Amino acid sequence: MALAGVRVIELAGLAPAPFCGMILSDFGAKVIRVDRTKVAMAVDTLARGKQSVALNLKNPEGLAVLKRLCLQSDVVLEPFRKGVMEKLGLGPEELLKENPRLIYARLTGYGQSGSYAKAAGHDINYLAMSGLLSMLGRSSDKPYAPLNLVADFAGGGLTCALGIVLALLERSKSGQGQIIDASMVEGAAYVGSFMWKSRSIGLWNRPRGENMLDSGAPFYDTYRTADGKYMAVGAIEPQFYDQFIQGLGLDAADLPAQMSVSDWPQLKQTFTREFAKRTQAEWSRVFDGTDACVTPVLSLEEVASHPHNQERGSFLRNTQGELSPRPAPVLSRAPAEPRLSRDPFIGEHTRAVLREFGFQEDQIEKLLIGGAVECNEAKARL
Ligand SMILES: C[C@H](CCC[C@H](C)C(=O)SCCNC(=O)CCNC(=O)[C@H](O)C(C)(C)COP(=O)(O)OP(=O)(O)OC[C@H]1O[C@@H](n2cnc3c(N)ncnc32)[C@H](O)[C@@H]1OP(=O)(O)O)[C@H]1CC[C@H]2[C@@H]3[C@H](O)C[C@@H]4C[C@H](O)CC[C@]4(C)[C@H]3C[C@H](O)[C@]12C
Repeated sequence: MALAGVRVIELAGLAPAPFCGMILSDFGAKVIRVDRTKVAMAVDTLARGKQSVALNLKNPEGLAVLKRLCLQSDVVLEPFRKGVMEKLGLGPEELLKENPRLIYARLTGYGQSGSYAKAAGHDINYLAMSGLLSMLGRSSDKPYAPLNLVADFAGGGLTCALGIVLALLERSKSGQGQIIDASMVEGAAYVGSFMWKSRSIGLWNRPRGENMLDSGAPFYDTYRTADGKYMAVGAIEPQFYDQFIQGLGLDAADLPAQMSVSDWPQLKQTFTREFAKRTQAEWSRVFDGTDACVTPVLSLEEVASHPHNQERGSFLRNTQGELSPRPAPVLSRAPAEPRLSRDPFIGEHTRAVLREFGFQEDQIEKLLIGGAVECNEAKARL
């Protein structure tokens, strides 16, 4: 796998950093998640392939353990508010001084500088600050965040993983580590570059929800079918639009021109009426095998069994029977090999990891007794 041999210390966080860690793990890195002690249940549902060590960072011995793990690793991934790691004495200056090859990734909402740097926030706040949220939503409705996909995951976890891979690549030439300042505001904005840069061609001249790609256009929207399901239409180019109109059983000569914006509301009504006449399965049979760019809106229960996804094996089931997307993209020689075993219990690998990092048995026992670390091997064996 592409990242085999890379050792990552991931400080447990909420959503973006766990996703970043899971990407690295899926592609072969050894990812050790540092959890708190005395926690009943992990909130990291993106823990595929990770190991868990439970350390009490408010205990000097626990802190020393973390420092040792970081100094013997390639990457540290931290999801805390600016200044937390420095307060613990584990800021990048300290660690890079002792391990100059270390890649120190800091995944935050607002970045390491600026007046918001220390403020709490979540995806919706970062999305708002990126400018993108103002663009999202239906006509005459308030801005609407598409789950926490854009800032937390695309602009946060994924962008941070890119930064880490770039830094690893650069290190293979320079021998030097570096600090990654991954701000979800900036990551989200960057993911939105197309929106920014396509303003010059007038793609976003109209109010929210009234442009071609934000559900304003009748040929780029979803439609309800007779069985209460939906079809997605993305028939932008004229040759594909023609096939779409044909599939609906309409005659283009009876309709206004595709790009006549003032006629879009009327066209939407026509398409809405037509789609309501058949079920989703019936419409899928009409459009499958054409270039009309019309597809069923599949539920999470339906995606894995759709023939196309099934043929490619796009979703995988772990040993617990849970279904999830397989890692993307697919590399031809060194593809991801996601683990199918269950997620780790908190502290399941404390002892094994400490041994691997050179701690002696008597030292481990002392750390356990002193409450600096916690071990849950027994729970894992039940
Ligand atoms: C599913 C829900 C998640 C939703 C995601 C949401 C939409 C997001 O947008 S996530 C993105 C959040 N933002 C960031 O990550 C940006 C960077 N980080 C921050 O800005 C902050 O960390 C923060 C704002 C997110 C949190 O601030 P906080 O003040 O809490 O923390 P920090 O200032 O960073 O400091 C951390 C302190 O902790 C100390 N620490 C760290 N590790 C250790 C350790 N090992 N030992 C000791 N101490 C440690 C560190 O030293 C700092 O200390 P100081 O302050 O003294 O410096 C989920 C959201 C909530 C979940 C639910 C909830 O948890 C309750 C239940 C729990 C149960 O177990 C499971 C069910 C829950 C209902 C649970 C369910 C879901 O998981 C959630 C709903």
